[in-house]
Amino acid sequence: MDVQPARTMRNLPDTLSSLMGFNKHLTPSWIESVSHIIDGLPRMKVVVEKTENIGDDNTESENKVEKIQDELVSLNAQLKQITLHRREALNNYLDLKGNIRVFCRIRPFHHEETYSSRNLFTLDESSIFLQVAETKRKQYKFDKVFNPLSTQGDVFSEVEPVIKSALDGYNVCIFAYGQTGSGKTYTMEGKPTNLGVIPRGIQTLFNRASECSNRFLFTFSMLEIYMGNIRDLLAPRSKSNGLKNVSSLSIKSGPDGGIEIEDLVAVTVNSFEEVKRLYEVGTRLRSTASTMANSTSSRSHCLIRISLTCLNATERRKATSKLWMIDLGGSERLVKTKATGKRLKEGKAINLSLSALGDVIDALQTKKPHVPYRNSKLTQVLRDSLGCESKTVMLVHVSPNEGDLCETICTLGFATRVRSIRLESEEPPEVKARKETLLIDLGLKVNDLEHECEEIRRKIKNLEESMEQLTGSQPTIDSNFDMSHLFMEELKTDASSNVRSSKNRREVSSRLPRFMKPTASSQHRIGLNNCIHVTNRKKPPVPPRRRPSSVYAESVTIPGNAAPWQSECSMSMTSDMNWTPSIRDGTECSQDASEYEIKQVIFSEHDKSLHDQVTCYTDYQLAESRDVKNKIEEKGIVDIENWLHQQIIEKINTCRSKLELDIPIVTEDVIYVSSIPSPITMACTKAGSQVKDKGIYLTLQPSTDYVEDMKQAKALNQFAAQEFCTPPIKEFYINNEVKGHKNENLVYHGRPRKSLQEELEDCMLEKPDKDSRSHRLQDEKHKIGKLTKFFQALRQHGLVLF
Ligand SMILES: Nc1ncnc2c1ncn2[C@@H]1O[C@H](COP(=O)(O)OP(=O)(O)OP(=O)(O)O)[C@@H](O)[C@H]1O
Repeated sequence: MDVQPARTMRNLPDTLSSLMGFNKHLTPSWIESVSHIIDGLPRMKVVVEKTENIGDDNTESENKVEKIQDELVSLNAQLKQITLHRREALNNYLDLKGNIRVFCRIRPFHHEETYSSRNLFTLDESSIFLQVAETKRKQYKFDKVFNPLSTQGDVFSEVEPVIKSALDGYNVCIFAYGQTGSGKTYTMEGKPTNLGVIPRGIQTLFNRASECSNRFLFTFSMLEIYMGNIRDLLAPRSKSNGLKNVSSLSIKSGPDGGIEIEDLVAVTVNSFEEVKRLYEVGTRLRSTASTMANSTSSRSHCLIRISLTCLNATERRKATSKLWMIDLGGSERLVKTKATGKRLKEGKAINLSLSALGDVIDALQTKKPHVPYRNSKLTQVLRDSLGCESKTVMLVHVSPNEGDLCETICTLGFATRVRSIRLESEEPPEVKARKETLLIDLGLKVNDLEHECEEIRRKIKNLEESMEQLTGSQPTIDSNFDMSHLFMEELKTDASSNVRSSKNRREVSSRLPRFMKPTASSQHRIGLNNCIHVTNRKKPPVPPRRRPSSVYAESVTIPGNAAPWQSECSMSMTSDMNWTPSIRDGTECSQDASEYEIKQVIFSEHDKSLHDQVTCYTDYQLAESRDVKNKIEEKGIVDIENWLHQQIIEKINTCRSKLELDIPIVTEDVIYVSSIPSPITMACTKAGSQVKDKGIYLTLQPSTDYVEDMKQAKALNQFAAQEFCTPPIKEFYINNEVKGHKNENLVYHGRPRKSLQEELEDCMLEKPDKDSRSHRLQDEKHKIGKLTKFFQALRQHGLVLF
């Protein structure tokens, strides 16, 4: 082979032919056309630069690089040290404030309620008075009271330090407690313009995680406890396995003493947007109903769990911590609500579990030897997150209305119970004053340390930028993105295999034909993954768990309007994200969401740029991906893309009758064409008597219309944009592996698993930084490697036959 790695490339055709030594196969016109294709590809520019006189520059820049590297090492060490101090200070601060903190929020009056009937008064930031009779007022003390004018920001600022401690390895529980209609969902979820604790908390987690030097793996789960049953709100469900057949998940103890919920879906998330999409789906599936007290009353406890696994922090308390954010079902006096039948049973179940929760917190507060976790599913689930090593915030909600006086008394009674031991009135004034001073000092210290950390991070960033300019070898935003995708690919592949190995999932597991799996371009188009140019040496992930379906989401026939599910499902939600009024007096559970809804949620954000969201990983972090793999294997985590895919497949199965899809059948002799609309009128023709021979030539003939389109379209770019089109391949060489891998060959009918465009993009030559002369020789080698790959891609796609 005529390869000279160190030689400067003059032009692509020469290089191609000399590289591969296939001159005899490559006619000049062919090479030229390939050159045009490559020129047309984005970012693909072969920059030929002279390589003279670079020795001096090299030495100078090498010295600078060394200096920067030294500084970076020292700054990173400092950052680590200060982070430790900050964590310690924050923990002391929270300890002093109490590991179980109880806040009270009074909601504003509704328009139908009259201010004159108010019975709650706030005196200071920590106590409220309840007018129980004309001349009798009762005082209740809290860690903090939020009056009706308090904002969502005010509430969050008190909760935020606790959420931050989840990043330090503490398990955290944040509850919203209160009677029906008192504002629990408002506090936890908020409104689109006025976000609540859950979205703010998640945003904080992602922001903090991106700022700190530790790498985190976040997973999101959402479940509800309805009448004592645990239901996964993210498990794909169809109407066929509807409401009645939903099995309750079981709880078991993990090897490390932690609590595991068997088969609970945990989806890896990388951004707030991803969590939002999952949350929207989960909220739609929650059990809600219209009650006398609230037209969209939550009939269950809704639990959101974020698991945070730290990949590289040895100084962290625990590798994995959990943040629970829980919108409890409304406590209600069943006499007042006049509930009967199912409503009565639901009310009883909610009240019983709330009472069990009160018992547990009381036992923890009073340090009783026995904590009655086993008395309800709620407390069993939270067993490892409610205790001395964890942080708990109870947000108690009350209504200011006189008509709700009895409920308010009950709620305040519960609140008093859960914070019984720490009533400030029981503390001597001097102890109280000392504590106050200490708290202020610790608060200031935490702030200072956080600022210091920020400053060091800023310095590190600047140095890294300088380094990048000097060496040109640091990943750019794009290449970072590529790497993160690689990283995610690994996760996905592992998650898939992990899921496949799981007991429950094995039952329904079956490999999908390749053409049913999301292609890189479909992922790109629907916004699941817009980095099709990524080097993808691995096979695409196999969507786990679901039985084969005949089509991938994009080709599903979706009902033209939402009427069927609206009338059929009467979904009533407290979520403002997708609010539909309840039209039936039934408790609506997860299983009614139609394929329309799911589709809407999943594809609602076509144009959002994942570039903004995906965490950038450095080489070092990539090296850690093995750790991640292990973590994922351990925990049975599902990647978001796989999860979405499961949802889609499941929903497709529910509307199968609407689909008329033929799966192309591959036989030894002939391939029949399906009725899926395709630019190909005839996929292949039998190649006469050669059929049974080892080599079979199959001719693909594009339709006339298609050929016309193709003339106008920009050659290969056209293919990237189409889901079910066939690449402009005139001939395929199919060997006798047809028999063994039928599904592999099916992909030739539609969009192949990887188009030529993608393969070529994998081999793209990146434009080197103008300043990076020192790396030119290395670049040359790199380019040659890329070109070799490019050639292999052509061969794989049948463009060269040898
Ligand atoms: N602090 C507040 N500011 C403005 N509006 C509020 C506030 N708190 C509650 N609301 C409004 O009161 C109504 C009932 O609140 P929400 O649905 O949050 O109650 P809930 O306690 O979650 O009820 P349920 O237990 O039945 O689900 C909603 O319309 C909500 O917008």
